[in-house]
Amino acid sequence: MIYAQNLRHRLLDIESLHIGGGHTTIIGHNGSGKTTFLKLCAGIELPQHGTLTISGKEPRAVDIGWVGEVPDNNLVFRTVYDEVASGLRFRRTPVDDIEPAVLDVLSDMGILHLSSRASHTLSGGEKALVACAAALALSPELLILDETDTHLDRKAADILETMIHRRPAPCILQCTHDMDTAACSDQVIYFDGGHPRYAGTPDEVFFHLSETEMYPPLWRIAECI
Ligand SMILES: Nc1ncnc2c1ncn2[C@@H]1O[C@H](COP(=O)(O)OP(=O)(O)OP(=O)(O)O)[C@@H](O)[C@H]1O
Repeated sequence: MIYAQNLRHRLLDIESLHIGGGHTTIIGHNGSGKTTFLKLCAGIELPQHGTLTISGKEPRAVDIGWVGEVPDNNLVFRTVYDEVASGLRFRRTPVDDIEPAVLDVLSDMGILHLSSRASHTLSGGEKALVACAAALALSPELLILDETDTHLDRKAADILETMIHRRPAPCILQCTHDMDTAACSDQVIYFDGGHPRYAGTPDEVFFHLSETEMYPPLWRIAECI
């Protein structure tokens, strides 16, 4: 689905990388190029060299949902309801279908009680959940979550994880520092200094990282049982 070839952009140097559908999580130390890669996938930035296509198309020609790591930057509209409804309105969704769709996704995310709240009054984690709800309401072809879980407690992170699996965009690309979240995805890619050093199932990638701090705490506990 996502195919990068001879891609160079700032520190990124990717000879060839293929990411299939499903849920892919990018991990790596601070400054390893995770967000830079996601921005190229989202078409927010254009590569200095090489190509990156999504289902054979330029990223800007693809229906993409993006949720960034700074909660305040994700919300534009005055209320939570309007934030989630706005994308549906822009898409000219029939008026009668908008309210049920908005309430449905807010309910699934466990934030229906925030529906009429002014966006600026929300906590960081609540803003992150609202931004995810707004993106999921549009059923994008590619959903990109850039360290969205940074502000979420375990319960909210689990709700987001459940939603990702229940309302599957054909492709979900996420970067995180939470190794337990990474362990739940279909594919993990470990970035190191701008290179995708290891890619594969969580089993395959964590095997290489088992002696490092990138190894999920959940798996260490499982090994001790
Ligand atoms: N606009 C920019 N101009 C110059 N350098 C940049 C720019 N944006 C990012 N960088 C640099 O590129 C490198 C990779 O940044 P990036 O944000 O992709 O890392 P990251 O893996 O997402 O890190 P983190 O886990 O800290 O969020 C960093 O060294 C960063 O300082």
